Amino acid sequence: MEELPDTVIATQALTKRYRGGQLAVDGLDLTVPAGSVFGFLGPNGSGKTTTIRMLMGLIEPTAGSARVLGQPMPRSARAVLPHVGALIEGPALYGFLSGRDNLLRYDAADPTADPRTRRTRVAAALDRVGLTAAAGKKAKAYSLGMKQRLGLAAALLQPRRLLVLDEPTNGLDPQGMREIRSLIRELASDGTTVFLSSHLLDEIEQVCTHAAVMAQGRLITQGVVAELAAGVRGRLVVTTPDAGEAARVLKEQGAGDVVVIDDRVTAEPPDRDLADVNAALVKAGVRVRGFGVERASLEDAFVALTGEGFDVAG
Ligand SMILES: Nc1ncnc2c1ncn2[C@@H]1O[C@H](COP(=O)(O)OP(=O)(O)OP(=O)(O)O)[C@@H](O)[C@H]1O
Repeated sequence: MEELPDTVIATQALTKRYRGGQLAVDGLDLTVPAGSVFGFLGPNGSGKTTTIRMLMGLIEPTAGSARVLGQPMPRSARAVLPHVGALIEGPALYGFLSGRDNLLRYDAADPTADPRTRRTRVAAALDRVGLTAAAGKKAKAYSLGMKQRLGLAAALLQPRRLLVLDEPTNGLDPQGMREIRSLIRELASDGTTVFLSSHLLDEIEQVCTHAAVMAQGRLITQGVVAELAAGVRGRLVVTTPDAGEAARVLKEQGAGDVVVIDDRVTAEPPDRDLADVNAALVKAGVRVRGFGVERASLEDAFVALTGEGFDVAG
C-alpha cells in the first residue's frame, strides 16, 4: 500500500448511468478526509448506494474516477479491499448458525486470516459490538439491531483503515440506532475513518464530523458538519400564548413558511431587521414570551440549497 494519504476517498467526476438509461450518479467530486466520520446524506434514490458500490469496486463507473486509500478503484480492489470493512445492504448471515459460528465461517473465508488466531479474533469482534453474551444464540433469533451488530463484527475481524456502512441504522428502533451510533463513535476514536450513508439528517448531525449531501445523483455540498449549516439562516421562533395573531403578523412582516404548533410559531425570517418584526408583534398586542433565531440545522441547509424539502420518508 501507499503511505496513508490524508484523503481516504477521493472521486473525480464520478458518474454512473445504468443500462436502462438512469443517471444515478452525476459528476461526483467527493473528498473524505482521513480520521473523519463522514456522512453521505441524501433522500432515497439520490445515488448513495450506487456511489458506494463504485467505491467498493462492485460496479464500474460510466465515467470519472475513484481512489480509495490512495489507489484507483476498481483496478486496485484486491490491494485495497482487505483494508476496508464494509456493511452494504444488510449483512449476509446464516440464520441456522450462532453469531459466533457465523463469524468463524466468515473469518475462514478470508485467505489472509490466520486460522490459529481465529477464535481470539472472533471473540474480540463479538466483544467489540457487545454480542459476547448472545454469541451462542442462532442468528435467526437475533433482533435486527443484533444482526446489524454481527455484520459490523464481521467487518471488524481485521484491523481496518476504513469502514463503509450503507444505511447502518436502517430499520432499527431508537435503542438499536443509539447502539450503532455509539459503536461508530468508538471506532472513530480509534482512528478508523468511517464512511456511512444515511437518509436521516439528524443521524448525520449526531454522529458525523463531515458530510456530503446528495440530491438526484449530484453533490449539493460537502464539508465539516458544523460549517455546512453555518451559512444558512435558522428559523425564527416566537413563543407566545397568542400564536394565531403572531402568525398573522409574521406573514404580514414578510416571514415565509409560518408554522404554528401550540404556543410556538416558527418561520423563515424575513429580510429585515428582526427588532422591527418584534416591535410589530408587540404593537399588534401579541404577548411575546420568547423571540429568537434558532441555529440552522443540516435540514435547513438542505432546503436552502436545493429549494426542496428533505424527504425523510422510507
Ligand atoms: N441496478 C440498477 N439499474 C437501474 N437503475 C438503478 C439500479 N440501481 C439503482 N438504480 C437507480 O439509480 C438511482 C439511484 O439509486 P441508489 O440506490 O444509488 O440511491 P440511494 O441514494 O442509495 O437510495 P436508497 O437509499 O433508496 O438505496 C435511483 O433512481 C435508482 O432507481
